[in-house]
Amino acid sequence: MAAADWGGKADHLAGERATAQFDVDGMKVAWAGSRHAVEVADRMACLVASDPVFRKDTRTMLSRKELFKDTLKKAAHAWKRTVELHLTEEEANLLRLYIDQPGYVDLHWVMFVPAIKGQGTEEQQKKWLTMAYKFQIIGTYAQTELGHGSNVQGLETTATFDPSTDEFIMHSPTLTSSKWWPGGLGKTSTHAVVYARLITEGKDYGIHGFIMQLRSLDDHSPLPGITIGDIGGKFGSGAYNSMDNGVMRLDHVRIPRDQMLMRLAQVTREGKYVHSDVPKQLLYGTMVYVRQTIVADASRALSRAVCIAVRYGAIRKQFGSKAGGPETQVLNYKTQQSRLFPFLASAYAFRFVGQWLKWLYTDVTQKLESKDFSTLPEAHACTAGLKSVTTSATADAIEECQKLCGGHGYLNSSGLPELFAVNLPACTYEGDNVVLLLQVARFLMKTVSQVASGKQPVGTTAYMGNIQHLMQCKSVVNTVEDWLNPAAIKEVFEARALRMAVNCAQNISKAPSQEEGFSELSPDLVEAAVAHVQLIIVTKFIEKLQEDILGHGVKEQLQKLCGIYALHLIHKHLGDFLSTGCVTARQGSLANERLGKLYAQVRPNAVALVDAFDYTDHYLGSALGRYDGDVYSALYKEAWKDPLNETVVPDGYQEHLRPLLKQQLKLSRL
Ligand SMILES: CCC/C=C/C(=O)SCCNC(=O)CCNC(=O)[C@H](O)C(C)(C)COP(=O)([O-])OP(=O)([O-])OC[C@H]1O[C@@H](n2cnc3c(N)ncnc32)[C@H](O)[C@@H]1OP(=O)([O-])[O-]
Ligand SMILES: Cc1cc2nc3c(=O)[nH]c(=O)nc-3n(C[C@H](O)[C@H](O)[C@H](O)COP(=O)(O)OP(=O)(O)OC[C@H]3O[C@@H](n4cnc5c(N)ncnc54)[C@H](O)[C@@H]3O)c2cc1C
Repeated sequence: MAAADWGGKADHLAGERATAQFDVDGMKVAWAGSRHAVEVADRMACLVASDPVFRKDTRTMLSRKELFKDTLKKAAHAWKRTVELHLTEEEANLLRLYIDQPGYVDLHWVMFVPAIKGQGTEEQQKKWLTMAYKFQIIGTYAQTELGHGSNVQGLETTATFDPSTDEFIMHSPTLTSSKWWPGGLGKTSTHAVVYARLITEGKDYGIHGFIMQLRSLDDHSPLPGITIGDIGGKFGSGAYNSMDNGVMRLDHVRIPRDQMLMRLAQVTREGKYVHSDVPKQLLYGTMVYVRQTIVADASRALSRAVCIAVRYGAIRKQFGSKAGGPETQVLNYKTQQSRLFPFLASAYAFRFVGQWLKWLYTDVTQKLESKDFSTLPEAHACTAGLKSVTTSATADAIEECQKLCGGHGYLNSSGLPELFAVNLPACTYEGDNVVLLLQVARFLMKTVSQVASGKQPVGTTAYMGNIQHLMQCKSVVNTVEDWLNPAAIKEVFEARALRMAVNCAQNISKAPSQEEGFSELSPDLVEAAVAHVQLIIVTKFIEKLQEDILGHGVKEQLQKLCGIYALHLIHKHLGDFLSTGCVTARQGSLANERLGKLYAQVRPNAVALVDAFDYTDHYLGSALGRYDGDVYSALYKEAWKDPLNETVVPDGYQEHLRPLLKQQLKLSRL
């Protein structure tokens, strides 16, 4: 029977939508940031969904080669449409996002171009960006090596200045110095910003960025002295395998001196090294920029998983039928709600903190342009910390959403396995999450010591200045309703973060040296960093609620979600809150009681709350998460697309199945 025989055009989720107590359009605006953002996103999502070239429903069934070629095709088509339709930068970025297939263009726009913008002189920008903006060259960001990724200062590739020819000699001295991982490097990029140790006048000046041409612009073959290829298949079907992450070895490749990115430091014609009067950490500027964008990616990925699990949970029924009556929607089970609704709340929380982080980044960039570097450490700590906490939580949540969808969640057609596989590496790329949390911890330890010497901290650590109160305060919560008070919530998060940081600082001071103490206490420091970052997320959610939020019932729903986000963290990390004396066991159980009530209040709004993400069925790419809820027809239809179903009798029957069956049959007749 054909799937269409079962599926109609009916909205199987209409009943769910009818119970919503708020204006979904208003929530779309709150989620997207503005009415304009909703409108542009809608237009670009529809453009992608209606174009057959951007089809992705059979992507997980393609071989690696087919998938790669499909990615090249999509990228070229996207560029063609961008030019034909004169898309703005905002529109073109959204177009790329909704195509939803990692590829070389991501590295080109998100890392190569920003690296040149941030580290190139005006002259270099003019030369290289002009070509990059027109796709006359394709660039990547080649930093990580086979032997070192996290420890950037440990990279081994060398760039030795030769004054006799006014060139740098780029070289990979060891196997472990091979560049390894850069996206688009394997098969596509014609150019790269390559990070290497600058050596001039016999002295090693550490890591700097250099623009290198890698492949011929005529026939795409690697230039002499460059060995280059793909590093091999990665986790999951489809997923990140569309990206040609690459390996590259350099054998004394010469490039002109003016291809060193010279905004932060220069090498003169004579070979003198000159450093500008800017902090050398600006070399890491591209990573700060990208980490900030990854927070927005995390909220998007999480919201997609939640959208799938909520809609499916409203359709899927198990148990509970009495005398032939309907079974229970699995979304009505309290266990399902307590697992799923914190993710729904987290998706909104990450979205809002991502919007704030974008503002922070813009603000810091403007300050840097006027040579004010004072907010750089805070920008580094916030981007590193938020990137870590949001990507780890998102990867865990997508995996859990797969379980929340039962067996069908494990099918590629649910969209969840691919979503997990694509987002899991975000915990590692742009800085391993633990390594980055240790950077946050280092910033916190510095701030604690500044507070001890009487300095008033600012920005996201301003709360630490309230040390007298926060070190000894007791939560005012006495009833379940008291946990509705944002000030009470914020205070316990502040007290927990500060007390954990101060405990670490005190314990470090007992160690023989600061370094030994930091290393010994690093697991505690990571937890203190997480507490600080969670405080930022909670605070930014609370601040969002103080804005003008339009639309009937929208603010009320967001207040509930904010409560769920904060209280589920108290429940999950109760050990921290108890051991630091920020809440009592009774207050902890009141928080849990409040949480249960909030779940019940969110339940009738759950489907509408995921509708507000405004995702097309194309972008969601899930038989379980379809807008119309026609899950079973979709699953049935998707199954028949599998290459195994191309023939009724499978390939291999004649060689392997038939002889086996025949032989066994013969034996049984003996
Ligand atoms: C889209 C997908 C594609 C993926 C692409 C990639 O993955 S690309 C590859 C992505 N790869 C990675 O992400 C690699 C991850 N690794 C790293 O980023 C660095 O190696 C490190 C930060 C771990 C250590 O850095 P280090 O060896 O220099 O040692 P240190 O700890 O002693 O720090 C010295 C000082 O610098 C400060 N500072 C540090 N970073 C920043 C910053 N961004 N901004 C501002 N400041 C920063 C730090 O606070 C400290 O300040 P203080 O206290 O002296 O005032
Ligand atoms: C899909 C993907 C795409 C990528 N794209 C690019 C790209 O385009 N360009 C590019 O240059 N790179 C890219 N990378 C590389 C990426 O940036 C690195 O993998 C990342 O920075 C982590 O470094 P590593 O692999 O060396 O991990 P390692 O540092 O070797 O980590 C291994 C383990 O050691 C732990 N560890 C390491 N140092 C410490 C420490 N000081 N204290 C405590 N624990 C520690 C980590 O937590 C981790 O558990 C990509 C990686 C992936 C997976």
